Amino acid sequence: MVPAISVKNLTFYYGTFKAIENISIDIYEGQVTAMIGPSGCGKSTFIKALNRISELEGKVNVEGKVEFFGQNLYDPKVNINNLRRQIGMVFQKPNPFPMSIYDNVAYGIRIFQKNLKIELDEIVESALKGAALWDEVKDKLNTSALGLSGGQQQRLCIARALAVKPKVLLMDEPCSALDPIATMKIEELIETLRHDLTIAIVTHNMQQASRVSTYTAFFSTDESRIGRLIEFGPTSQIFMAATHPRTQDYIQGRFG
Ligand SMILES: Nc1ncnc2c1ncn2[C@@H]1O[C@H](COP(=O)(O)OP(=O)(O)OP(=O)(O)O)[C@@H](O)[C@H]1O
Repeated sequence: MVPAISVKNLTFYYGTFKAIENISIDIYEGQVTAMIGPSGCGKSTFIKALNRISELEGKVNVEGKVEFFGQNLYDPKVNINNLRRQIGMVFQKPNPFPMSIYDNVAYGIRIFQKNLKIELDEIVESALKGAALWDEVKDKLNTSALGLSGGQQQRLCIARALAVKPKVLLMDEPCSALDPIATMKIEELIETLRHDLTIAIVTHNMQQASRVSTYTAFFSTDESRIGRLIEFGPTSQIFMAATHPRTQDYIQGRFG
């Protein structure tokens, strides 16, 4: 299997605080990889290091390597905007821009690809279809995105990410602000998207991880508060036959 993202000995600091240490993992192309573990073990930190979005939060330091199809993401020559186009992200709380549904989806395309007037409509439609939202919004594309329900807003954010044709989609607890039905729709969407994309998803919900992912990484921390990767493998193995006792305890609800 080909790694879309290969992480080697990643250690990540916020200022001088070491949040995660020595993480090595391959995010395989065309797979859904779930990141699970107790609160504060560094799941979000890890996923945000994969498209360098954490740098927007302040001074961070990174040791080790993150390779995207062999290219070192932390090479000073990397074009960060181009990188974030290829490695898109959706967050815990849907964050549509205060503009129309259409303009939200077209936003990235207008930045990255100029002179696309004719094709823009097609790309917006295709992205909204890809995010399973088209039927619900096709008659109100020019109304504010803020008028959509939470679940619709989250699918709009997925459409916005899809519109610029990313190779990887990072999802940081994408359902934590959604009700069960909206959650189910996102899970169904992940199942569809995985045929075209590589997905890495942070989730607190064990059942969600077991339903949507093909690989699972279990992170944990100890009194040092430094997050570490405890175990990684096919989801069925992690859930049915984890080798590390801490993984077994967490999966079986004995801590965290
Ligand atoms: N911007 C930041 N500045 C400083 N410290 C941070 C920042 N973001 C996270 N941390 C710290 O890094 C550690 C890991 O946090 P992170 O949010 O990655 O964990 P998590 O496993 O995603 O937690 P949760 O499941 O609660 O969302 C925590 O100790 C947290 O306080």
